[in-house]
Amino acid sequence: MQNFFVKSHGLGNDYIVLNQNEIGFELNENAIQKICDVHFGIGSDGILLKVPSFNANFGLRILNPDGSEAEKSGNGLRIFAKYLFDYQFSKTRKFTIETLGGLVQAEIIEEKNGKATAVKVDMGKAIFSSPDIPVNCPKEECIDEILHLEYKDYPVNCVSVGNPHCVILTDNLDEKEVKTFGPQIETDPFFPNRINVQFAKVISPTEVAAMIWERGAGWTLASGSSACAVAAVTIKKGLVQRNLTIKMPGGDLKIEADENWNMRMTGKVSEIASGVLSRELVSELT
Ligand SMILES: N[C@@H](CCC[C@H](N)C(=O)O)C(=O)O
Repeated sequence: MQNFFVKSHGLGNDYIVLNQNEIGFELNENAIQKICDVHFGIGSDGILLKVPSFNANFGLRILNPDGSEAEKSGNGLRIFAKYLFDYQFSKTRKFTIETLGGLVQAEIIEEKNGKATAVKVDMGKAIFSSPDIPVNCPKEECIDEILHLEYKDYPVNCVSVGNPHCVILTDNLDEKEVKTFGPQIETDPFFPNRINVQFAKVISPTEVAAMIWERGAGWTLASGSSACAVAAVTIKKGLVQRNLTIKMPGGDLKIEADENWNMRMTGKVSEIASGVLSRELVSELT
């Protein structure tokens, strides 16, 4: 169906799924910004575009609401896997998805009336090497390095799980602090491709609470790749076990990391709505 969309969320992190074969307009920066705008479009934390892949069962492009493109998204991958299963693009529960940030394996682990309700994703490896994240850090790994902002310094821990992340450990999670300093950290020249920012508080050896400022999206209720990043950093620092729960304002994600830093994420996913973009909206996009 022309211009068919599905809107879903993973723990309140919401995405609109579109199929490149079904859209009758160019999904450029202006179109992405408008569709993701809650007043002028549908409103979402980003767009997931189904594209062909030669290397995996399916291909996925992940577009942030500011029009930029992300390499990976954990909630986005679970939402996309649900879409592929629910709308019968995949007849099997296990399949591979190619993203800009690498190839992942997804598995539908719970379903109700033929609709996926929980998905497990093998997210790939956590990478700590500074040039690969990338971060302009003089050390090979950017762990406990001081980031100097205009009015504040933060010890930061950087990691890539396909997309770049900066984890700040704190004893006091404060939404106002995340919203004030998140945008400054995201765009600091220390991070050549900008960065996703997490403030994280270790609660116990199996639980970490986190608040997130996403690159290209801002404050979100949850983020799957951020949860993997928080897990990777807190495991590396010996603060938690390799199997843990990351608690975010929108809900919890289970994360596992093996000895080689392969990250696995498991969590819920729900559809909100489906429909067709109106002719009026599409005419404003082109
Ligand atoms: N919400 C996502 C992350 C989306 C991409 C991010 N904004 C970026 O630019 O890297 C998740 O669940 O991982």
